[in-house]
Amino acid sequence: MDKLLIRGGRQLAGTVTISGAKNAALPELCAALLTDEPVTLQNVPRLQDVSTMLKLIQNMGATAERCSDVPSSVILNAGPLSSPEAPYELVKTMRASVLALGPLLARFGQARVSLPGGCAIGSRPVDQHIKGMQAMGAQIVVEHGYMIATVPSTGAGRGRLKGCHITTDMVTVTGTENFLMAATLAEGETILENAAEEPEIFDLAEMLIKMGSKIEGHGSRRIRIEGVERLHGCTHQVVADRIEAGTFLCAVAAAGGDVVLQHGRAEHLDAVIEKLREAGAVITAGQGFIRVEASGRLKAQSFRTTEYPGFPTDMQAQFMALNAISLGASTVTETIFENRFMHVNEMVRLGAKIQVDGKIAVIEGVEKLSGAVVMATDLRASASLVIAGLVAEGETLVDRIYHLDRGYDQMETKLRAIGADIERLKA
Ligand SMILES: CC(=O)N[C@H]1[C@@H](OP(=O)(O)OP(=O)(O)OC[C@H]2O[C@@H](n3ccc(=O)[nH]c3=O)[C@H](O)[C@@H]2O)O[C@H](CO)[C@@H](O)[C@@H]1O
Ligand SMILES: C=C(OP(=O)(O)O)C(=O)O
Repeated sequence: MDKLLIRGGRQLAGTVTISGAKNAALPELCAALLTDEPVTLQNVPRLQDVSTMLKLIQNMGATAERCSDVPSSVILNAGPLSSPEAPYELVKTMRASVLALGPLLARFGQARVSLPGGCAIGSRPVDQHIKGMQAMGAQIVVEHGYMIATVPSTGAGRGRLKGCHITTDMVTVTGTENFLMAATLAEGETILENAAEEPEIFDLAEMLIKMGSKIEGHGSRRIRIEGVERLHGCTHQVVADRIEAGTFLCAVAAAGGDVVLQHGRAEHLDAVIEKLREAGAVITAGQGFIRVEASGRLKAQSFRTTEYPGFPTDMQAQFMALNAISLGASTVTETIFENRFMHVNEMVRLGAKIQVDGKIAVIEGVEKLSGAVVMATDLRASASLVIAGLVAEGETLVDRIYHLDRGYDQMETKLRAIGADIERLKA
């Protein structure tokens, strides 16, 4: 297993180019299953999760390859599929595989998708996905760890989903994406109430519209979709990764320096940027860039995670690393996932003072952290330990960075380019 070795204490300066968003690229790769025409996705980040999704799609009999001359572009062609199935071996490493369910059911009237199982940050059930597809007319049984779904056919050919009203019990990001994709080819109108408003959903809807879908209201809590008979191919550019950008903002705020994030979309990071400004970082932004300047210890900030446009749970750990070395005490409340404080014990090993009581972590900022060996437990926990390592005195070794590689595009290369002393130790 690869590890990251960080020698802390360097300020960061220069320019970082933000990649396409993992959480937009994954549903958009699945959206290519909705058509038998070629789809080109541009600005696809180089991540383990993307490689897994490409394998999943290839495994169904579709072609899905990176362009040899433009490696950030992927061309997909999902003509007739040999098996509309997402097997456990691939699903177990990436929860987003559940996003195959909606497109497969909509286009082929059948799907066999492994249940994703639990995950380090919480139990993450998919009951809402199942209920929503059933409301659209799918019959779903869960057997041997698989969701086996079919749409009964009323005549010759595939069964077609039927538009309906779906109101989910909670706001669910991939749930909204699954229903959105399924509804594009359903018969009649679908209304999604309590829909997620994340920029990645807006981006997916824009791609689906390019493919011929009729969608209104994306980016709001109520989305209306008028189903069409078929969709066609398109070319679409994946939106910039707001969580990658937010991670670099926290890294600079913690380590100090002056960095420009090219392609960063400040309008997608309002809640995080507001907190960083209150902490004392100077943040300026314009069309396609965000600049962050920081020096000395910032002021600790309390926050609670909520759905977009609130403070993202995917930024909680990274901001906590900043709070750990800021002036004063803060509380961080995690409301989305029940077990997303696993970075705390590792930060404590670096000298942070943090106590957890249920959903709330209380952090007392310390003047300095000291390097140690720490273990990454999940994707954003890994990023938070990298940030802590950048400010800790001496050497920090972050183990199990395969979690980091799931969702960050060459993080250590980007950090090295702005002055961090960080290297990957190959297994
Ligand atoms: C690939 C992707 O885009 N992943 C993101 C997505 O995950 P994901 O879409 O899995 O997260 P959800 O928005 O669905 O989860 C929100 C909450 O609803 C619960 N829930 C969800 C569905 C369901 O059927 N039943 C249920 O109980 C979850 O356990 C969680 O407590 O949104 C999360 C919340 O912003 C982010 O942290 C993830 O990075
Ligand atoms: C939790 C995350 O991703 P996933 O839903 O793919 O596990 C994340 O991106 O922080």
